[in-house]
Amino acid sequence: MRYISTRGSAPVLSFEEAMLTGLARDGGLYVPETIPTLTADQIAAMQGQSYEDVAFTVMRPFIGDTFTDDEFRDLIAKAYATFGHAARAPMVQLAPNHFLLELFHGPTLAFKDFAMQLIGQMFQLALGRKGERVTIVGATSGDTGSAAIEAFRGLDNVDVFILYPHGRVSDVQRRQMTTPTESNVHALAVDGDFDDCQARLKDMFNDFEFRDGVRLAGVNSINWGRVLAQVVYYFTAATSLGAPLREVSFTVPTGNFGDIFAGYIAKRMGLPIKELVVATNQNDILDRCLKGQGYHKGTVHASISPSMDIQVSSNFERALFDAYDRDGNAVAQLMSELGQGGFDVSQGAMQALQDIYTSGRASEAETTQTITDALATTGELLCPHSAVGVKVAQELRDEATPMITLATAHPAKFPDAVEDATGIRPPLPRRMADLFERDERLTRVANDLEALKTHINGVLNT
Ligand SMILES: Cc1ncc(COP(=O)(O)O)c(C=O)c1O
Ligand SMILES: N[C@@H](CCOP(=O)(O)O)C(=O)O
Repeated sequence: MRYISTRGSAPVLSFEEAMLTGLARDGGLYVPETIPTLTADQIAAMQGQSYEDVAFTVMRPFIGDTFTDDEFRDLIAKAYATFGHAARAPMVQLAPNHFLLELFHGPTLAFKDFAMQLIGQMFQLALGRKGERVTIVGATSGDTGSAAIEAFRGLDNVDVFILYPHGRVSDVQRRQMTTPTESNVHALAVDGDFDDCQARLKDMFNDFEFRDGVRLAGVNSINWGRVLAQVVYYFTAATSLGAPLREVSFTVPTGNFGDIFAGYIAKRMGLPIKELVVATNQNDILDRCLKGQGYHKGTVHASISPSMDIQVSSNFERALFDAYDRDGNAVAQLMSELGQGGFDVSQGAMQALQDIYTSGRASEAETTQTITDALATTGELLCPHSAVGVKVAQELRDEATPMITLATAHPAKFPDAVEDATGIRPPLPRRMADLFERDERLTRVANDLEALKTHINGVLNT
């Protein structure tokens, strides 16, 4: 399996190289050259299998010879042993034919753990046997950062720097990043929003002297391994409801487009998915674009679902690459226009996107009301991101097709929004009950490439 860049002019890489490289050297994102498919029999056989067995079947065709089968099974087993639910991704029913896929039973209580725990294992094995050390820099609106710090804390061959927007993540998210004591992890509070953090991260990748000097690696969904690990739960969820004999639909609370893109990959692999619904909060650039209004940046407004306060949705580039028939030059042109404020999507590409994705948005008031109503009608406490998904799914689903809405975070990560909606302040699980008593360690850094590089180099050289 070979990996190519969405901008068409970076070296073609193996899975291991793409995983350790992060952003392609032409500024694009790596994608598999071809998407492997599974037969209906292979998919049917997943019914009743463990999450780990399904994970092996789904991901194996993508990893080439990076790991042997035994190694890969072992990495998967270790990755999900940290989860607090035997099913790893259990489902509950919200209404007739409407299900909630709970993706928050990992160590940091968000769906990011599914990929990050596995990436941590894969990096450790790959780097250990090469005898190499890397510097991971990540950008986060709250959940990727905490999941990355949890997955890499204390590991010998990595230093981790996480850029988060100062004052724009929940207290729980911030403390998950700032309270670990291991000296290889560093939380950097950037004076800007998530888009600024992600832009500075990409600037670092595009600064080859810095990139090569620190041996930069990425664990955002820039990294194909992140997207790949998220494909698995689409299979476990759909097969538990009767796939491949029965079609299902998914609604995905969306920001950086990694999770919904994983759903698209599942569909391309042969999973019968009828609708893939992109659910956005009030920062609805993706909803507007998918409704044919072009992709034009405005102002990001802080919301009660802060992890989705994103305008420059990184993985949308991967969706555009396929919509433009894998024309890297066309994608490079669009991304250059995005740098100037935005772009319009050609008619053919728009049709291709609309054939795959539908979309909706939830306002702040609708999100709060959905949390209130879900508790009253189902007893389920939703985090605000999951509530955005449930609200949009309720509006757009057809009642004949099972709809699976992804619950992307635990309500206890966003206790203020949940308490406002329900009067209930969800407690943290016992293992992190003392989170608010731990000391915090963070550095405030300007939204400036040179300041960030100087800080990172300074830490690495002490
Ligand atoms: C809780 C939560 N829900 C939804 C999202 C959006 O996911 P994606 O960025 O993959 O679209 C995020 C951030 O990634 C998140 O942290
Ligand atoms: N919502 C994310 C934003 C980064 O997304 P990623 O999937 O590219 O890592 C977060 O919580 O940080």
